[in-house]
Amino acid sequence: MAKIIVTGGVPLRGEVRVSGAKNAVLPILCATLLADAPVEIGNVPHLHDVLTTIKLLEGLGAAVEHDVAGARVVVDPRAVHSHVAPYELVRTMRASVLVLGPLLARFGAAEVSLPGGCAIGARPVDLHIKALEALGAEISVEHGFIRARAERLRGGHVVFETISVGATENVLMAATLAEGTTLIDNAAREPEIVDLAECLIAMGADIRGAGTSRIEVRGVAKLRGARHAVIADRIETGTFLVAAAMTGGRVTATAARPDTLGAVLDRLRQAGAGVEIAADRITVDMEGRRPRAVDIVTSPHPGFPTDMQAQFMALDCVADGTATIDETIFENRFMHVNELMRLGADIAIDGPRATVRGVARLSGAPVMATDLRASASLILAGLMAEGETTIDRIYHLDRGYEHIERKLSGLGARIRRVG
Ligand SMILES: CC(=O)N[C@H]1[C@@H](OP(=O)(O)OP(=O)(O)OC[C@H]2O[C@@H](n3ccc(=O)[nH]c3=O)[C@H](O)[C@@H]2O)O[C@H](CO)[C@@H](O)[C@@H]1O
Ligand SMILES: C=C(OP(=O)(O)O)C(=O)O
Repeated sequence: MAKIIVTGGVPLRGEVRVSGAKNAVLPILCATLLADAPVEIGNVPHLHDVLTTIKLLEGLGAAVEHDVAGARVVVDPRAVHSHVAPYELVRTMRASVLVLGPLLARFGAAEVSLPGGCAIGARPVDLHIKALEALGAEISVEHGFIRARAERLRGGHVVFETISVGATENVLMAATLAEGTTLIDNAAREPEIVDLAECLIAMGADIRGAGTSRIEVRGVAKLRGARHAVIADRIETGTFLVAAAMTGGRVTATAARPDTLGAVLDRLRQAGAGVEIAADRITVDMEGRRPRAVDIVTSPHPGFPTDMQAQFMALDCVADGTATIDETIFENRFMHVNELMRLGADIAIDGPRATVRGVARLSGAPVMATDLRASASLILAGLMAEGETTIDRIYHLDRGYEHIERKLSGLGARIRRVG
């Protein structure tokens, strides 16, 4: 099985180009099902999750052209004839549940396998179901499938009791073709929601308020083909910037979206990094210095993203001082802790809080990746560890980072993939 081997001790320097966002491209690919003509998506990252989504769309009957070198995907949904998202695909990628809203709105029926639990928490889909029911869908869950039906969805008032990115996306997509107006309250405000809304608007949807906690959608009779370029990946960006800060280097992320990274950049400044922002570039400068410990509390956007928690924990492992990290979004997102401790980190967990005492040195060891961002945190720790760190089960990494070892090598890291 493939592994990544990192030899620590090199401060990262240089420029790295950010790819399109995984968490934007996946819902956008699902949204193409709503159109009555081909939709062209640009700035598509080459990720395992993208390939899985393409397989899912093809399984439904869509014709998909994937130009990997051009980072472009064209989906023609006109031949869609199946409404079933099978377990084999859904179990490898939770975001598959995002075909539920589009299939229901466009074809009046959807059968989507329940995604099931995964490493970071139980991740139920009750909010997705309740929201679609508020638009008139009849939904049952049996034999491991969500079965949804609706003659035509009608606009409704959805009030989320908890903020959910995926449920907001599912109901937003469904509402575009519903009869009448839908109000979504306590909507997620993530930049990926805004990007999805922009793509839907280009397809002819009538949406206001995406990026705020109230979204208003006026249903239209049909959506047309369109072109849309995916927003820059803020989590990938943040991961490289943390790598710069941890290693005492200086890195510029290009093709980035600084406006989506407020909370992350604030914490990097608190850690002692110089942060310079230009239109689509962010430079983090920690030249020759050790980061200071920074406390983290994850929360929905614009708060500190849970998808950056593991990376900041890696930074805190080698920082000067003691930090607390509170994970408020997922109940089991500390899977990286035991692995970081194998590298010599000093971390104590008490429920949703981890207390990290910075140590002067980490030492390389074999470690195992447990989920996507946990894998990233192990690479970051490996960049600071003495000797070699070998990371196993890197298929998690390939779900969400495009050529991470190539990009880090470009910044001077000693990192390679074997097997
Ligand atoms: C593909 C994608 O975009 N993934 C992101 C998305 O995941 P995802 O959309 O799955 O995350 P949600 O925002 O839905 O989850 C937030 C919390 O709500 C809970 N919940 C969610 C839905 C539901 O029906 N019932 C329920 O209880 C979840 O278990 C979790 O505790 O947002 C997360 C939170 O920013 C990120 O970490 C993921 O990277
Ligand atoms: C948890 C993540 O993704 P997913 O929702 O696809 O599992 C992530 O991107 O960190």
